[in-house]
Amino acid sequence: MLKTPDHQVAGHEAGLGKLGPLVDDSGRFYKPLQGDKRGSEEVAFYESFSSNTNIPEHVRKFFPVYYGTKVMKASTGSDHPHIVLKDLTLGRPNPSVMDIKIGSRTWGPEASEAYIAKCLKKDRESTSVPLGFRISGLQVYIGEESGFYKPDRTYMRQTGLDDVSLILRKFVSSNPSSDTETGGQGPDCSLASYVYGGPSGILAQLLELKTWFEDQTLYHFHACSLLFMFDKALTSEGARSNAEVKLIDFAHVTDGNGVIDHNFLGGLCSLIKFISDIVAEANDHTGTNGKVEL
Ligand SMILES: O=P(O)(O)O[C@@H]1[C@@H](OP(=O)(O)O)[C@H](OP(=O)(O)O)[C@H](O)[C@H](OP(=O)(O)O)[C@H]1OP(=O)(O)O
Ligand SMILES: Nc1ncnc2c1ncn2[C@@H]1O[C@H](COP(=O)(O)OP(=O)(O)O)[C@@H](O)[C@H]1O
Repeated sequence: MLKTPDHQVAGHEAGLGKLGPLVDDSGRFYKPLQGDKRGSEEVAFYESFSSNTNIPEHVRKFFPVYYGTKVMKASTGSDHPHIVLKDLTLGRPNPSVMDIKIGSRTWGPEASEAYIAKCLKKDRESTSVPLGFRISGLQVYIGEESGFYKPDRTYMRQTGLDDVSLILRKFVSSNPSSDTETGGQGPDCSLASYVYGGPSGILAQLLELKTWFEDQTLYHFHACSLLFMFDKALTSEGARSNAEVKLIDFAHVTDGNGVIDHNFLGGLCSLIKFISDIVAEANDHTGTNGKVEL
């Protein structure tokens, strides 16, 4: 049965008469093609990427599995083409999820003046310009009783430079809603070593992705996001981290034309610095050396 996803944290959402993604019981995620050329460009990217023999196998794991397109009843009730992907939250009953839009510039070279003006405003008013990324949305699972900590869009849009480290810390804390400003202790970062650190944690995955971006000139990933996911209930002492990084949203990807995607790479490096600082701090507390073996 089709339904709206329980764990969407950003982007266009299904609403009254509004197109948004749907999921089914078999673990597929259906993203409606946007009416303008964004939809067809995202399909073109998935088609190109799926058949591109120059993509190393270890890089493919960072991209959602693509099953093609399908015309089906949309969230609005009428027939509409959808991109069919694997639901990335599958297998994680209570996923903590964070969407981070990478790049200080979020439009592609062919964008209209009006679209550039709209994006530039958002990039300037958010942390995209100064940091090369912005956190678009997140949810953190606290527990059975409290459910999820999920700040709304208005809160996310107002977050600035001073909030980035705090939000990245909330994502790996058992008390994400605790704020020092309101007299709380602040997020405890209790899962930082497990989720961000270690040989298979998010930092190691980001470094692996960075190695590819330092070399790849096939695509330019304008306005793409990194999706971080883990399930706290699946964590256990000494076990491999179940944290995962995926790239999503390819509506503005263009041909790299033999040029490094410095807009994405710059943002990725900047994000890596923030995450490394949190891992180092967590390791200081636990007495480990903070080094990530690759
Ligand atoms: O419509 P808005 O203002 O919510 O903007 C959308 C963005 O939301 P934001 O304002 O950054 O929270 C939205 O950003 P997120 O996916 O939420 O990070 C997208 O940038 C979306 O554009 P596209 O589907 O990638 O082409 C943006 O959609 P368009 O306005 O470009 O259709
Ligand atoms: N394959 C997927 N599986 C599960 N959730 C997804 C998947 N792709 C996207 N999402 C969720 O949907 C949100 C919006 O996706 P995105 O592709 O960025 O859409 P938009 O183009 O509307 O911004 C993401 O923040 C994430 O929460």
